[in-house]
Amino acid sequence: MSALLQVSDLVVEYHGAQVVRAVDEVSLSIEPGEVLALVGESGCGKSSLARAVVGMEKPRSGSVRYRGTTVPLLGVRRREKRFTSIQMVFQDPNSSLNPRVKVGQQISEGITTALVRGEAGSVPEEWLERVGLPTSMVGRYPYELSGGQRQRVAIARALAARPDVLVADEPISALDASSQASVADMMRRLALDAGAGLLFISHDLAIVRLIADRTVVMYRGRIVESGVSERIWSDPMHPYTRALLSAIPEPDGRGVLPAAPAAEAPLEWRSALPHALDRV
Ligand SMILES: Nc1ncnc2c1ncn2[C@@H]1O[C@H](COP(=O)(O)OP(=O)(O)OP(=O)(O)O)[C@@H](O)[C@H]1O
Repeated sequence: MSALLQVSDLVVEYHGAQVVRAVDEVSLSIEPGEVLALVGESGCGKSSLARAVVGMEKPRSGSVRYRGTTVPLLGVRRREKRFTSIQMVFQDPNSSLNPRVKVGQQISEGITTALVRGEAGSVPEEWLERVGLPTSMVGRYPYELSGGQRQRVAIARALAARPDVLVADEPISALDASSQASVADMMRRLALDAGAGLLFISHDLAIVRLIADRTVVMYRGRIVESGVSERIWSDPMHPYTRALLSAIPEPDGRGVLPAAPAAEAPLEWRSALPHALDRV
């Protein structure tokens, strides 16, 4: 049986003055009801991979298959109408929402998408409640909301479409720190209740640990480590993973791992550490 989502030997390149290989022969899979986290520092290729997964970026080579079928390459608007089984939440909620359309109507578009695919419908107010927003927001425009509220609406809209796969690219960065963990957990619960797979992209390893079944660690376009999240947390094998983990502060100000890995890491990984520290 084929996986819900199968990425095989994926290569994404940008051809400008120089060729940038953003994703370098990456393979991963997601099963129904699974949360897979993709972590790595800024610029390692997470968003390029996400865009290729939803068909917004043409791979140089390799493949992305949804239930065994190649994901079509479509622009954002066409994809919203023609390929709705995979939904995406962007880091910037303004990329997901139409500024000229009221919140309730945008969530209704997601609900209609679900109905067209024969999935159960609901009302926008119900989705607003699920993402922790007052139902009175149905009549508001996105510009009347805070950045965090807009992101919750974007999440509600994506989930209302009842996707089989939800790709969330840094979905909680726009939220205030106090609600990041609860919104991440809510996404996990809502996606899994629907039997969907969730690809959760984040640089926040503490939250990833809370919600992801498996974690993939990416560095300079390549996967350097992957496995069950708890194992990656307790027994990271790759120096880069150790560098990322050691940069997570504990409440008492110490790193999570008592022995900082920087000294034992090869030079290449040591040079990555300052960037890792920037991001966590
Ligand atoms: N449209 C583009 N044209 C040229 N280069 C690009 C383009 N988009 C991304 N890149 C380059 O590809 C590499 C990977 O970028 P990408 O945005 O995928 O990384 P990321 O891990 O998502 O970073 P961040 O966490 O900051 O969003 C970077 O070197 C980036 O500069």
